[in-house]
Amino acid sequence: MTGAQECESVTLDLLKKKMTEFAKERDWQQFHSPRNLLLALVGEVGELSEIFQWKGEVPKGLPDWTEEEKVHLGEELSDVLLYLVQLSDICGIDLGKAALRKVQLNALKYPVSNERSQASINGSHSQAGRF
Ligand SMILES: Nc1ccn([C@H]2C[C@H](O)[C@@H](COP(=O)(O)OP(=O)(O)OP(=O)(O)O)O2)c(=O)n1
Repeated sequence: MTGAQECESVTLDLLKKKMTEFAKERDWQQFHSPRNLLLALVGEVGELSEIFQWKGEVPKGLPDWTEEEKVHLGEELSDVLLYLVQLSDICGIDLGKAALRKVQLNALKYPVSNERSQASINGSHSQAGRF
């Protein structure tokens, strides 16, 4: 399989193709049912959670984490993404399209309020009491 360093831009479609190839080469498609992929995804979310467990709140950018810890974090985030991509694929969902549509729906559901717009203009980053 092609190494990550060879890919300038990583797309969901590329990841989907890589994972299809990965499963096919090992004859693992028989195990990749929607339910199994969902359970695998949830398991990886658990592993991702373990990394943050008991650490308390951590600052953005993780300035105090070692390189090794960050590499581990990248691996667990990737496992979640790769199972999500496979789950979407096996369910016949175009994840990229679905996510873009959801972004639009989110914007409609949570319109930018006048108060928020005004806060941005004034340089304040208040969430207008939402968070
Ligand atoms: N049947 C499988 C098994 C693995 N993978 C892929 C997707 C994930 O990216 C990764 C998961 O592999 P592991 O189950 O070995 O999980 P970890 O890499 O997290 O290892 P560990 O649980 O030992 O930390 O491999 C897959 O697509 N299908």
